[in-house]
Amino acid sequence: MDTVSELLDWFQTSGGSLDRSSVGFTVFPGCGRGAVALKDIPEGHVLFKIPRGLLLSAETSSLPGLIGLDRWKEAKMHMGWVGLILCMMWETVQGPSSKWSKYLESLPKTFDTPMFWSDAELGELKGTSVVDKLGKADAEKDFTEKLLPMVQSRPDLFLPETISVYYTLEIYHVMGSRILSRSFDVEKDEDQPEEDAGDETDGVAANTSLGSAMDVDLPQEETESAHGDSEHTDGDEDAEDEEEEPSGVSMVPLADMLNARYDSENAKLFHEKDDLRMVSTKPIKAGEQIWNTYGDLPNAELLRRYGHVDLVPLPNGELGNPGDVVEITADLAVAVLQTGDDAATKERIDWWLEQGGDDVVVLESDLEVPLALVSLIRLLRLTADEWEKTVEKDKVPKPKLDTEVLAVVYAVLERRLKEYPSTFDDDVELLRDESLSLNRRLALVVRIGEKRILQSAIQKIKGQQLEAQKGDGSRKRKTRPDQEGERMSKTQRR
Ligand SMILES: C[S@@+](CC[C@H](N)C(=O)[O-])C[C@H]1O[C@@H](n2cnc3c(N)ncnc32)[C@H](O)[C@@H]1O
Repeated sequence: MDTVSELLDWFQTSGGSLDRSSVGFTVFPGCGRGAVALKDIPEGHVLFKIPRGLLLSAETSSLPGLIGLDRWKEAKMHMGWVGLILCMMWETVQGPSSKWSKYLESLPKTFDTPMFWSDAELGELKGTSVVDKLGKADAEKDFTEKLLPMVQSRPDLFLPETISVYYTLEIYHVMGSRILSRSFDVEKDEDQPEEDAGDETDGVAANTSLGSAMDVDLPQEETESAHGDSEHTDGDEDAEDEEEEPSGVSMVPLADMLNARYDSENAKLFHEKDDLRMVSTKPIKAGEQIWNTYGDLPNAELLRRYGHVDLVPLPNGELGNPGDVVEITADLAVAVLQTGDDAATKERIDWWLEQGGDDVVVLESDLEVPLALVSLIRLLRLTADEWEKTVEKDKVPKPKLDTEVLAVVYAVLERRLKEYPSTFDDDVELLRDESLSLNRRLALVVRIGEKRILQSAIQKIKGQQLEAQKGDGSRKRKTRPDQEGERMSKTQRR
């Protein structure tokens, strides 16, 4: 029997229910395993149900209870993914006596994600946000400072001879990647008393989650409110948020067998009291793939979390991901404006962050200048008097885009484009090389997508500037971005 058949048998004998007449599992070229409609499926059809007890999380595994919940929390195993990683390692060691042994055997053991790329391959992602977000060092800190001491402190639970085989840094990264690419943020059933939450883990407070791959919605009639806070996050939450976050990151057998593609979702996972249900959200024709959603993420995020990119037809006929974005750091605006007064600039940036501003703004494929970038530029260009008044009013400048600010935006985008070591045309040319390794190809697709947005936005602004010049632009005083420093430093010296 192959792994998938064994998994399905395990799933059904463990209380899961699957409509085998409607749903099959097969390998899709380029996507790995996925679900397929075996006959026409109407919208709203329950494809499979997963009892909450089959979810693998730090609430359902018996490990936290065996360690002792106070010790578990004291060691901060309830924060982030480290606790779930340890549970997954420990359940693996239990072999067939673990409830999840068939499930764990079915999970991938290797990944194409950048976490496992060489330095040279990571160099191909220079300019994108992928490398900064890998969080390898933080993850390894958790391994050394939390996981290993816990394992070494309980030889009764973690037999010393198993440590160098099952509790290694390498396996830690594999488990982390399984969580990153396959887990769901599962809300606890509100009606469920805390003591019923897990077998031996009674009373574990809702687990904290650093985010996960996919969201689960409330039943359809409640989805509107659920969407508001169904944010995909991972690794970026600060400690306080983590402690308060009520949802639990969980591995959800079978639900994690569905692939995703931009704007293709036709099934989604919903919370019910006793189980989670994968339900079709559109009619699905026999033979079609059943797609879940990973949130229609940009290719940089798809690559970082899942190891693949989306290429669908764009409005201009090229292939790309319409969800691509370009991240622009506030530092770039500071660099372009050359304020010359570091202390004053720092004060403004600190204030901006205190006001809830971000240190990164996002340019999307609609090419609209990000309002936050406009406000930030205006803030950095204020004279000392204007700055004082702004602080008094306690309001960041309105995002009014005039020709002077537009010129700064233009310069910021040009500078952002230079952060990639190669040009758009170089990359497009390189992509034609059929001998490229998969990782280089994936990196190229990410770079090209981001550069396409930047170039188009620059072109659009050029057009707007020409229009403005034709109109009343010539009547206005023009400030070149490189004169901005002069403007600010002049106004600072009183
Ligand atoms: C939630 S799992 C889906 C099941 C997975 N295909 C398997 O074989 O077990 C997510 C992984 O599936 C693959 N995947 C999902 N959607 C894809 C797509 N559109 N193109 C390529 N790979 C995809 C990626 O490897 C991703 O990390």
